[in-house]
Amino acid sequence: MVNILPFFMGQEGMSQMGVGMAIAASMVVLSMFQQFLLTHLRGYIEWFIGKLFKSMDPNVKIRFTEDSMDGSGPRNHEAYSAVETYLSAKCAAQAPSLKANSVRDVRNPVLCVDVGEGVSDEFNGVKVWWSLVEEQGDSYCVSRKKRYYALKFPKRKRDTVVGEYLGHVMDEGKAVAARNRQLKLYSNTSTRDGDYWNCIRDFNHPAKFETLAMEEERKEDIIDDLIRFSAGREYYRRIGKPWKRGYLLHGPPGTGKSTMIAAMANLLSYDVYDLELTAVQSNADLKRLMNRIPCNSILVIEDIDCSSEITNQREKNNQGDKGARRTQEEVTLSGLLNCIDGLFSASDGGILMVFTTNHVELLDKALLRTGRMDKHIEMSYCGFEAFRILAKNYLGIEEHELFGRIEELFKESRITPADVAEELIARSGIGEDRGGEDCLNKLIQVLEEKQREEAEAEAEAEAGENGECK
Ligand SMILES: Nc1ncnc2c1ncn2[C@@H]1O[C@H](COP(=O)(O)OP(=O)(O)OP(=O)(O)O)[C@@H](O)[C@H]1O
Ligand SMILES: [Mg+2]
Repeated sequence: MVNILPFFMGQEGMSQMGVGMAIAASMVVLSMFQQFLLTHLRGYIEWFIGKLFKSMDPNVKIRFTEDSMDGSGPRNHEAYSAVETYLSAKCAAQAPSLKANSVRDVRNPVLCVDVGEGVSDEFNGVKVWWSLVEEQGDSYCVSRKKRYYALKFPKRKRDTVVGEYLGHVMDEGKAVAARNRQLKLYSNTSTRDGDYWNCIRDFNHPAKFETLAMEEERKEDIIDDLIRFSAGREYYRRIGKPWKRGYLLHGPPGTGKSTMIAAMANLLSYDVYDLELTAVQSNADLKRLMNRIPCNSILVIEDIDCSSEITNQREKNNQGDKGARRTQEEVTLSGLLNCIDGLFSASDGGILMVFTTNHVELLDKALLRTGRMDKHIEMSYCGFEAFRILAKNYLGIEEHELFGRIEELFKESRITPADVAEELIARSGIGEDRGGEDCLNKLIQVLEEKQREEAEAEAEAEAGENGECK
């Protein structure tokens, strides 16, 4: 291509234009350099100043981010949740502004510190400070805000905080979450494709050990045993046994066996797996069901003496009772025993098995032995101590002049806690409230009547025996 510019501008114009272009070019280069310095050098200077300040700061900060966008995976969220739950127990009394989060499968809303707010905590004499911080998302996702809990503590206490306090926060947070969890009730369902667990509903039974009518000493013993079991992860691991424990509750109807199971579930915050043995189609199905019970659960088999014909099956088989022999397709006692023995739980929670019966004498010895049924609890007729608990629950009465007479009557007559409760509740209902004293008088009448009936029955039996002798 021919250059025609010198023809129009002449040589002088050309040299002036060259100078101008050089100045313009150098200005562009200069401004680019300035830009470069501003962006890179400034960032570096800011980073350097930040570092300098940080090294002079006497505190250390640790972040617990809400999601795992930083690549640390789901465990990071677990830590964030544990911190949130731990703080929810701490902050209600402290933080001036709270937010209530409704969380799935959690009974009560979780109270958390609000963004920008903070709470202090103390552990082994070390004071730490927690705050919830919200930041704008990164350049890829500006609309998404990042949240994190910031923990600030003195640098010189790093060992205590990192070595002990953080573990305490995680454990306590998880324990609070477990306690707050909405419990569920499951039952087994049988289909053409096999048996499976079905979530029937939320488990909201109000029973508690405090309101269970039973001698205080026995109650304490059971609570102790349950708590030791639920906290026994290390123990079971050390002794090399699967983390499971079997309870047998036996006694007449209406003595509180089912009520105690509900109290156990509430105490431990365990879900309830209510196994209806008669609905299970085969040993294989039973095994499948048992293997699907997650840890931190109670497996319940109520009225085991009525649950198919497995009750005393071994003995019957030994005696050659053909009627007791089962076909391969049905649940057998040995099938059940194998399932109990093979029930292994995960390492982060135990499985409690609770069997109930009205007729312990009918049960096969193999089922009752330790390792399968570790603890046998007799639920019996109402004694005076148990009555006092019911009177307190139902009537709010702890002492009364009629208690002396009632105590005497309890020594001589057999009445279930369910029957006593019925007497007390029927008269303390709204609308027909006749006062506690009327209830106690009515109970005395019922007990006297029972005593008379029992005396008559005894006399009749005696007369019968004498007649036979003659
Ligand atoms: N020990 C108890 N403490 C408090 N309440 C009790 C007790 N026993 C029975 N009750 C009351 O009686 C009702 C029936 O009790 P529950 O169903 O627990 O008896 P059960 O022993 O399981 O009877 P069954 O053998 O017929 O299944 C309960 O709803 C509860 O109100
Ligand atoms: Mg029951």
